[in-house]
Amino acid sequence: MNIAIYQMEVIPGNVEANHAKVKRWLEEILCKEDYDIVVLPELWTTGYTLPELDNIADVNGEPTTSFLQQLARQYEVAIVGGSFANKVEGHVYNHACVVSKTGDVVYTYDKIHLVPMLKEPAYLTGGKQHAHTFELGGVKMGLIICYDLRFPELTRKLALEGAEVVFIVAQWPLARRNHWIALQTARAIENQLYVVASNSCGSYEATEFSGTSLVIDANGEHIRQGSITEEETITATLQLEQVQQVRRHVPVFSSRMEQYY
Ligand SMILES: O=C(O)CCC(=O)C(=O)O
Repeated sequence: MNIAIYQMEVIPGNVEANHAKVKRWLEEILCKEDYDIVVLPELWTTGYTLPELDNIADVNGEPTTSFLQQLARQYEVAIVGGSFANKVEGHVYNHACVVSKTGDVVYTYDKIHLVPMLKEPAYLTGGKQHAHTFELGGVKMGLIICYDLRFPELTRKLALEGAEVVFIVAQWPLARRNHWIALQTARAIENQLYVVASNSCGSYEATEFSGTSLVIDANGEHIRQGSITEEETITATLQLEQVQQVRRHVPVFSSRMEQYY
């Protein structure tokens, strides 16, 4: 399974310009190579322009859901569409959307854990639906958004449902880059699955983002890593048979003693 991550520098507050940027990126990478899945970062349509989101967020998933569906159909590629600000009944959510290569929406998720350090609770509403797995290419996968990474029970739930790949879409700050790397590595090792993480780069107001998009295999090896500051494409081939090999070798799932936790 071939994947490409867009470590994108988001244009703050300009949905149209970010749509155009993603379309251009997709055209550029797909004219050189085919990919099964492409991955975008968190809040890629607006960036972290929190006070403006009430005015510039999508409404009921549009126009971004249709935009992603159309791209997926046109280029026959599945899109883990990062997340975007989405207003539903007056509340703005940090909303993730995954579309298959036939343009079907296979998963949506609203970020559950809002970030106090970034004042997200003042501008966003936390998701209230249960996270669960979805399938692309017959493989079970999960998705979490940025701060969700700090709550290991969420990724463990997805792993217990059979996820072999977990996507992390983020705009993680440079100030805590060491946490970004360590926590993802731990999630991959403890759950014995691939972690595919798309982070943004650049900065917005006082916050610098940390880039360092990562692909980590089920043994915790960093097989690809983006730079800190550059907008770039990170590509990898996921050898999914490795997941079961690692699970057979160190059988943590059958060693769990849930009744004592
Ligand atoms: O947990 C962190 O340190 C950063 C989280 C974050 O930036 C986010 O969820 O957008």
